[in-house]
Amino acid sequence: MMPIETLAPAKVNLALHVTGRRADGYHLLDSVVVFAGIGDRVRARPADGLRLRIDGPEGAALQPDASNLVLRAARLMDPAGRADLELHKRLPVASGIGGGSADAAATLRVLGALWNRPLPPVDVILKLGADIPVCLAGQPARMRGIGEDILPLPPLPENAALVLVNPRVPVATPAVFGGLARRDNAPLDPLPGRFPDVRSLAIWLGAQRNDLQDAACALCPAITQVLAALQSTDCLLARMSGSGATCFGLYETQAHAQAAAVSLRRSAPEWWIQAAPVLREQPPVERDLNHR
Ligand SMILES: C[C@@](CO)(OP(=O)(O)O)[C@H](O)COP(=O)(O)OP(=O)(O)OC[C@H]1O[C@@H](n2ccc(N)nc2=O)[C@H](O)[C@@H]1O
Ligand SMILES: Nc1ncnc2c1ncn2[C@@H]1O[C@H](COP(=O)(O)OP(=O)(O)O)[C@@H](O)[C@H]1O
Repeated sequence: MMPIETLAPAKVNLALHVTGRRADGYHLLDSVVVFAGIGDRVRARPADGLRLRIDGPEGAALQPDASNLVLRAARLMDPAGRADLELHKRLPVASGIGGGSADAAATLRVLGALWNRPLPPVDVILKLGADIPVCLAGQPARMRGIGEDILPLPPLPENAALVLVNPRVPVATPAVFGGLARRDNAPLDPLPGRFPDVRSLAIWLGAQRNDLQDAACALCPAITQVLAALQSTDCLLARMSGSGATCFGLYETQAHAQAAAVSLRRSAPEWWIQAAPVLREQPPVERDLNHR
């Protein structure tokens, strides 16, 4: 049987407000989340046991053991389920673009297709990671609660493109939340009915924030350098995603983003730098016709 696979795209928090904290310590968020046209790939095929193989340029940072979110997602779906799973890892680990959450969501989607099973309920999925419900939705969304409340966004402009830059310093999400000076910030401003172009999106986003950015910069000063480097390009907005350290620049077209990525690579060859469009739809689950 042909393998089933899908893209596990990078998640980008274009804005991320921390609006409160629950009794269990988890923070209440109000975030604009989009997905970029770059990510890991998760592939599944039938087997007589459950196995995971990892390759790809960022694969060396991970072990294919029970701690891996791919195997945790598979076991969550069916503790006795059988499949050969492959993870092609391109997204840096622990970098604020939700690679592990994207992999878990992609695993649930491909195994749902392979095993012909419905997805587990959101309260169960949330236990794997607060970012997994939005990654399962896979389309531009407003995310609230600790990550369980997902609403569609007004239509985004067609051309919006990003450059993602990671200084190759992993940042631990709990440490960033722990370093917050305030946890009771205002929610996002009201959203307009539509964003007619990328500039209008950038203007609206410019009035929002990432409330984790200062705490992350204090833990990882390289983030400040990444933001300055992005700001020196012709981006409309530069900001950190999630708990960092990856930052994004927002550009009017993919051509602008690609040109900026080329010049950033020249000045900082040691950073992870990728230009990618903002995806407007969830990547499909595919039968891999070319795979042998
Ligand atoms: C901050 C965000 C924003 O999208 O992105 P990343 O930086 O991870 O990409 C997410 O909320 C991260 O989601 P995720 O990475 O799935 O987090 P989890 O594994 O559930 O939680 C890791 C730790 O982060 C803290 N945490 C996470 C989510 C949340 N709403 N409040 C929290 O306080 C908790 O300390 C928790 O133990
Ligand atoms: N398949 C996976 N990909 C990435 N990280 C994983 C995976 N499985 C487990 N992890 C663990 O999850 C943690 C968060 O990883 P990741 O989702 O990449 O970061 P972030 O949430 O900051 O974007 C890391 O510490 C990593 O060890």
